[in-house]
Amino acid sequence: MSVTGEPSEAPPVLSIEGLRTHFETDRGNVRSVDGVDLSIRRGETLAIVGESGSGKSVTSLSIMRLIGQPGRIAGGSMIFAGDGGALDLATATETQMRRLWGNQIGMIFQEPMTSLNPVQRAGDQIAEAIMLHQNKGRAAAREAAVAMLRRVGIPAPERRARDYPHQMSGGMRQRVMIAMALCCRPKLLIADEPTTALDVTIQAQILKLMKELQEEIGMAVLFITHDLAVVAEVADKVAVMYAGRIVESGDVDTVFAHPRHPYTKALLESVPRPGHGMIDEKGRRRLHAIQGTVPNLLRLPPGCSFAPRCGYAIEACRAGVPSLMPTDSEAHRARCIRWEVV
Ligand SMILES: Nc1ncnc2c1ncn2[C@@H]1O[C@H](COP(=O)(O)OP(=O)(O)OP(=O)(O)O)[C@@H](O)[C@H]1O
Repeated sequence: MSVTGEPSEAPPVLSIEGLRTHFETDRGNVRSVDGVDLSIRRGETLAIVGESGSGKSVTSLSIMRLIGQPGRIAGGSMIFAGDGGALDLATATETQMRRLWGNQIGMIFQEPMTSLNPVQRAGDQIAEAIMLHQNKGRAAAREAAVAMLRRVGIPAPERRARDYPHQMSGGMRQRVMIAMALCCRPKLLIADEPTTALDVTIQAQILKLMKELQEEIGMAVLFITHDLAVVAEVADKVAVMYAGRIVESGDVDTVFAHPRHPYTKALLESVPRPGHGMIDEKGRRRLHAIQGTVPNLLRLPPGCSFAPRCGYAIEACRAGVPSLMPTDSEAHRARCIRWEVV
């Protein structure tokens, strides 16, 4: 259920259908995102998970329309239910996007310095965003910025507001970036590996803080990560990506308890857990790595992209790309013709 207890039939804040993002390179057309469908409702957290190169970041950059040359959105729609009505982000103009960035759509990244200005004091950066989007005067915006820094757990926020980002620790900078992303109470927050670079204690604090703020604001969150433990901690729903496509989606609890795609199953088995083959007979720690490697997007195998690495694959798997079909329920989907035996 969503954290705000919103009825599940509430219209999605973001609804993506058939998103395709391609990069035209010297070596050919790289289909980094190849027909992605997903939707997120108010108060809900959807995690996109997958190995490096599966297309997670390209999906989030496409939503924000930050795909640069030689990339382009080659197809699909991304309907955002914003304050000014529904807007298709796939075809929105730059002026329309500018009104959304940092206002109705907030973003946080793994590396805070990608969104913080190194030569501007932390408090001023937040105050400026508030002045720009919320029609507040300088003094009121400054006050709101300090309140936001306090809210994200920065000690002595009046003093820290005058610091430059480089004077802060990694965890503090991450908090400033969250304060910046949330100061305008966005409808949608896109968080791309926001805690990957932090140590586990700080990571836990930041995730808890994000959850509290989400409950307060009721925003929808798209969380990008390769870390299944983080998914279990923060997300209501999960979409597993492989080679530019979603291969499994559904409620986190259902998908993690009964994965129906062999790739999801293999990912879950690669996480060390007590009692799940973590320690071998000689008492050594053992990790199950998934056999084989992620396919080259320029030379995808015929049919199911995972078939060459899959212990369940049969001849029919190589005949055509399976659809993302319903499995045990309509909401739990897998792109696998053999889901019943997985
Ligand atoms: N500018 C580009 N030119 C060509 N190919 C690109 C470009 N940017 C991304 N790609 C390709 O798109 C694919 C998906 O990349 P993406 O960054 O979305 O993966 P990811 O799942 O986010 O991985 P990571 O966790 O490593 O960030 C990769 O194969 C990558 O090589």
